[in-house]
Amino acid sequence: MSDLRTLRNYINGEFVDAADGRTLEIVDPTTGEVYATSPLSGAADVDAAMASAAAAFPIWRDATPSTRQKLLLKIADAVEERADELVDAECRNTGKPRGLTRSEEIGPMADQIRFFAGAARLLEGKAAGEYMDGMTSIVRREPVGVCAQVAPWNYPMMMAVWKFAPAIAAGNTVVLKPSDTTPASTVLLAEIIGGILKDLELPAGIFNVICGDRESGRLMVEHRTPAMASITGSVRAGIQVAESASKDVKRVHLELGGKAPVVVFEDADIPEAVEGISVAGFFNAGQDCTAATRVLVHESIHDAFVEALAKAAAETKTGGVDDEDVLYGPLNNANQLKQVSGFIERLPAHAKVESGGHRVGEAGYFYAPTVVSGLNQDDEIIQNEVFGPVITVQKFSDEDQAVDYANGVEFALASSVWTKDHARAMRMSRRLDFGCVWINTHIPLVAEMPHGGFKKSGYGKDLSSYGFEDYTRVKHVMTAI
Ligand SMILES: NCCCC=O
Repeated sequence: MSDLRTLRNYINGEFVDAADGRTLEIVDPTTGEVYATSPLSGAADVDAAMASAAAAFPIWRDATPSTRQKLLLKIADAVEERADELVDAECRNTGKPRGLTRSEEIGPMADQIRFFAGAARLLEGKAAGEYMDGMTSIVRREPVGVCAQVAPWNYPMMMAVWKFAPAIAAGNTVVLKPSDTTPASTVLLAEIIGGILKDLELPAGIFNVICGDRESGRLMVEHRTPAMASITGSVRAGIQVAESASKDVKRVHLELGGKAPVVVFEDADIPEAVEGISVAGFFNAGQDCTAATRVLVHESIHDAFVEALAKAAAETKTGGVDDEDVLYGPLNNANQLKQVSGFIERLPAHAKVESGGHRVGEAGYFYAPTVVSGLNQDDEIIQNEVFGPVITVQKFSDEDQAVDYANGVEFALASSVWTKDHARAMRMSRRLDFGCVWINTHIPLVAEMPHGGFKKSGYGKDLSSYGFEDYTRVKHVMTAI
């Protein structure tokens, strides 16, 4: 008898297999071995989940902000209470270090849910008033409807929170699909949220989870029911979602790839910059759309900087979930290992691997912390997202060239500037064409501030009141007086 775990869809308060019984094998990235199966959802499963969310919508839409807040606050408390189980599921999903998963994800997740619980009671609009003689105008802010949401594999449970918390806070109902490689923690979140919905006697269909692959996601986005599709994923996936959603003009919310430039000026605190950049570049094996992946260093400090960064990389440890002092675990899947290795194998002759540049071990998908220098702006590894523990270094001669190199990619999610010159930092934050500019730091996020990009990094914001408003629609009501 097989001892594989069986994960199930969560539809209308019930755990169910795919209607046609199809399954996907779920692999532990630390070993490369299958440890669970999940449903491979098809049209019948998507129909059932959408029907559940649609039935719950009128009730949830009409619930008071206070009720929405109460639900979210209970979910946040439960995330903390059941942190051990969530961390176990997430580590099995991803192979991340257990301690860092708990410290860097559980606390922020609970905080982000509580932020949206508060936001539920603070919807904003223009003042009601007489903007035309004899007429009073008011603005209603309403939920959009059923939301089809697709989460990525790099932070499966935290990205699920970024999706469902603002949607539910605004009065929408949700059908959420985790990535095909990382469904375990989202299925556990469904159990947790389902239990709370039951306790509060709220409709089970407020929150539904569908497991499956790219095709399952396409069926969700193309389904006639959802009014909005939101996805965190690759540019390719985002374009596909936008194309599918365009057929019936659904609202789209896209958080796609990144290629964050990290501009280090000659007056920066170099040891601090090296430490901050190596952590922000290698954390989560660089599988982070904001990772500090593309360092631009002033030519006067370039060589010393590269040497120090290569030393920091050599001292950075990758390893298993419970290994000591490990910053990051494996790449998420075999395909990602192939992708990252491919970038290094195809490096041009003028590039130099200063540290790493190879797989670690034979089992699982571990990759060494890697630093590559000597690159040109049009090299493949500078222009494309690696999504692995690889930091590239280029040199620049002045501020204009730093801006040209930084902005000279198709992505525009996050960036950072390292300098002690306040005026320069302010100038750079104006000129950098990215959704976030950090100054003398890289990677921290807070619930109150928006996260989201420009250009091919997508549109719409996660977190913050901007993210919350993305899950609402504005209606003008005018009455003759
Ligand atoms: N650091 C969180 C970034 C979310 C997307 O990868």
